[in-house]
Amino acid sequence: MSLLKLDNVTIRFGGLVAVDSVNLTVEKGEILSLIGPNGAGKSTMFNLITGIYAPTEGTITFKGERISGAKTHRIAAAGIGRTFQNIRLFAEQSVLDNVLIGAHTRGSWNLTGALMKVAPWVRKEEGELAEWAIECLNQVDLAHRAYEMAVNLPYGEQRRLEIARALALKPDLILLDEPAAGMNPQEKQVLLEMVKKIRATGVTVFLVEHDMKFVMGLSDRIAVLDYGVKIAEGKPEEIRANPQVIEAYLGKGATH
Ligand SMILES: Nc1ncnc2c1ncn2[C@@H]1O[C@H](COP(=O)(O)OP(=O)(O)OP(=O)(O)O)[C@@H](O)[C@H]1O
Repeated sequence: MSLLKLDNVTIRFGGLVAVDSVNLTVEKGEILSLIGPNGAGKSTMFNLITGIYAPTEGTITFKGERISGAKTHRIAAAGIGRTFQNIRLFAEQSVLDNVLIGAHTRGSWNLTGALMKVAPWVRKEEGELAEWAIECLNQVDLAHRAYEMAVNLPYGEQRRLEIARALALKPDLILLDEPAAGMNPQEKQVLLEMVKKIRATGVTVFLVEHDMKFVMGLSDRIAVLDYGVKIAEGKPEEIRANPQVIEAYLGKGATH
């Protein structure tokens, strides 16, 4: 069974079909990238998966259960974490608190009892939560920054902090929206290794990214969107050589 499955997923905004009858699976343990030109529908796809939008047509299932149409916090609680295209940190809070906020988002859900069966760990005491937050920071090599204010971190570290916060939810699947955007080549290389390490801990990774060197160096598989339509799917070398992908995207100034 695929970890995540999109069946014929469509969303329309008025007359615009932003995502058009997309079938796609994310398999447990893989790193899958979604690429395509600006406005192709990539972020919209993430917004559909995380419940910000409900599809106009089609269904999304996660671990065999339908999640399309469910509320965002339910989907997060089910095990899908994400980061956003634009950094969304609490700038004046400490690095550690930013991660704890992620953990608490899920923890507070526990109060309703709804999470008890999926995440018994949220019953831990505060101290244990802080320990877990430090562990998440360790995964992105930021534990030494735990007590600094988020705003004082360099850009590349802020992006990594967002990943740590998403990891605090103990997700099975993490969605990273343009994680390498704005990073210098050295920061990108560090990030690439970190994403590989995160996958090695058992977290499945689905990312949107424009940097083709990053995508080609990291992905097990790549899916390509163009005008909301999935035009290709395959291994990096297949995608790189696909004439339709070159025509729609790679030949038009994508970084590769
Ligand atoms: N809430 C909305 N209302 C109306 N149109 C929207 C909405 N959200 C997205 N769109 C439109 O859907 C299309 C897909 O946008 P989306 O942001 O998903 O593209 P993208 O592939 O992520 O682009 P980029 O690479 O620039 O981030 C665009 O034409 C966008 O204007």
